[in-house]
Amino acid sequence: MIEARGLRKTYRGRKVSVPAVRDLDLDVAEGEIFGFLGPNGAGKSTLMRMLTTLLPPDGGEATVAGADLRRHPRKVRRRIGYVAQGPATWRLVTACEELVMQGRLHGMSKAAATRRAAEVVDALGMADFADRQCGTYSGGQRRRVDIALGIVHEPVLLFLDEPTTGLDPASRSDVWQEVRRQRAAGTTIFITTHYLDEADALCDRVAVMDHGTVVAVGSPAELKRAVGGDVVTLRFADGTDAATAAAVLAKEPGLQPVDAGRQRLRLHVPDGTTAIPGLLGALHEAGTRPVAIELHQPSLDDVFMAHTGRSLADEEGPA
Ligand SMILES: Nc1ncnc2c1ncn2[C@@H]1O[C@H](COP(=O)(O)OP(=O)(O)OP(=O)(O)O)[C@@H](O)[C@H]1O
Repeated sequence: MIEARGLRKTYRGRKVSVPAVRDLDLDVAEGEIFGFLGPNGAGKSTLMRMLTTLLPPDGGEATVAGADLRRHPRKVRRRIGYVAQGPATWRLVTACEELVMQGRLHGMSKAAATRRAAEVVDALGMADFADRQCGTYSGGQRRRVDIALGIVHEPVLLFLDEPTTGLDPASRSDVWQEVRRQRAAGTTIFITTHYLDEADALCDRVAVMDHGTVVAVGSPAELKRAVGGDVVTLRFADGTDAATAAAVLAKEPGLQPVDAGRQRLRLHVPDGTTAIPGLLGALHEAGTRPVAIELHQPSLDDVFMAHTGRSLADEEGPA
């Protein structure tokens, strides 16, 4: 559904240039929910804006929904839906009016657009509020309207740019449900997110993006399996203790402290239950000890960390 080779984009300013997407290759199969996970500034929106024809790439090739991005951008536009980050609705019109207008923009007759708007309102469970002005909607309701606007013309491929950013948990799960429903109806979904749990729960495959490139791609389970072993997180009373522990444990054979965060140290170990006594022994000898220990299977954050040396959760706040 999407095939991209060597896509790149640099924003050139008078003083500095920002290489936002660098030689990126991508394959998205028909019918999957494909996620791009990465921190703020990783290049996710830039990539999406290129794939949706809104921003010309500096280089590279892509076929999107069966049409060549450079040679046939109009064909691409006809076949895709795009839901940008901010709300796309006017405050004073109703969702129904917006949907009819959107249908007409896609070339439908008034009667066809009205019919399709009613269909979409029904499919997305918007009947309770679709005749009210958009300015009165909750965040989740507004996001649902945004998605509705993206699917009025029945695209085969739907792009969603951070669709749940800023939503409360209930609204997020509404959006997830809607995304799954669209996929079940045959639409391929391309989604960007910086929420670890969203990528994990919603996406069939995830590309982990950092500094304009893909550092890992696979299903969430595959990516986590590839990290392997267990993750031990040690928490310390202060940053000095954490730094001492990092220095001590770095000398232990087979141990690699991967994240010497403020008061925390994370370690990848082949088997957590057998590794913990040895870790504690080494720390005790060095005169330091953790205030808490956690043992868990690798998460997508551990995947991100294994490839970048940083924690996405730390960069974005709790996800
Ligand atoms: N118009 C622009 N001019 C200059 N730099 C830009 C422009 N748009 C984006 N950038 C820079 O390009 C890089 C990638 O930005 P982009 O918006 O694609 O990231 P993102 O992964 O979508 O981030 P976020 O999660 O915050 O939306 C960032 O460093 C950003 O500051």
